[in-house]
Amino acid sequence: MNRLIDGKKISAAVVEQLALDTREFIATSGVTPGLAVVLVGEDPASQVYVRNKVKQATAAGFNSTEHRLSADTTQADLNALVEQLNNDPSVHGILVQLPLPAQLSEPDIIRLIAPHKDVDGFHPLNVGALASGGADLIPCTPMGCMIMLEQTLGDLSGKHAVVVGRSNIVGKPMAALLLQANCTVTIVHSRTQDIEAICREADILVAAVGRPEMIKGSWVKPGATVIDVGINAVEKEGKRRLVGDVDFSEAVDVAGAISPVPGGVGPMTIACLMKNTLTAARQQMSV
Ligand SMILES: Nc1nc(=O)c2c([nH]1)NC[C@@H]1CN(c3ccc(C(=O)N[C@@H](CCC(=O)O)C(=O)O)cc3)C=[N+]21
Repeated sequence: MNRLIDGKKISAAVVEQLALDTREFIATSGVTPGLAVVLVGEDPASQVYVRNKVKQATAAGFNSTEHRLSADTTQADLNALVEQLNNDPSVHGILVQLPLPAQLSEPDIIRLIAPHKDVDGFHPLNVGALASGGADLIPCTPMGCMIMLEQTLGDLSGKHAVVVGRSNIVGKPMAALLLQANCTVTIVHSRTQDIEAICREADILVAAVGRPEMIKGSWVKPGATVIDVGINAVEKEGKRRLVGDVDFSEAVDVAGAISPVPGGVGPMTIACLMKNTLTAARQQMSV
């Protein structure tokens, strides 16, 4: 029997618990967690994510502010905004929506965000902490995938996990978390030889490549748990549709459990951003 890993449902439970924890935190500290989301440019998909993030932050009981800058913003202007947010005690979490327009440096802006306000977990200090096993702020998408996997499988110890993709925002931190959970971890990527055969050995298959429906049913070991991180907008029958990196219609008949797109990893990512915001607020109030 096949199980759908319902990210919408699991994320709703995470946010519900978080709202309770937040209420308690506010009662004891007298401080409301604050999240600042920075959006440069007018990409319509980014606007949807940002709106969802602000909506969820409000549902969790946070203050949230949205900072919109025009597509031709200079590095100096963006730096000044980030520094202002770094110095604002009512802001506990800062998220700069990526990707940025070409004239802006992503590494520079990621390094400028105060590490203790870095709710994406992208600052080198947080990346290093994750690699050595003691991070407080963990990248939201991999954290969401781990919650889904633990709810589906319980203990992950000894399982062979294959991560498809090696990005700094998903593939690499995902592999670090799976290793921490005692999986045997393989990362495959565009230069990997015989990627299909390696995928077919996975007890846990995490697809994070950004290529629509690249992973076919024949790449999945029968009974494997499949987490689809891809969110790709494609035209299907003349309509705009979201599809994952996994060919869901094929993989659903082979996998033991699989997360859909939409309604899988996406909502979990936002829920984990909220978890990180509360974590950041807790840290800042205990100092
Ligand atoms: N600094 C930074 N941090 C991010 O976490 C970040 C980012 N930049 N840039 C863009 C990506 C993308 N991202 C998504 C989050 C939720 C959904 C989501 O909830 N998707 C819904 C569908 C939404 C729809 O219908 O369009 C779903 O999958 O069910 C999607 C995409 C976060 N990102």
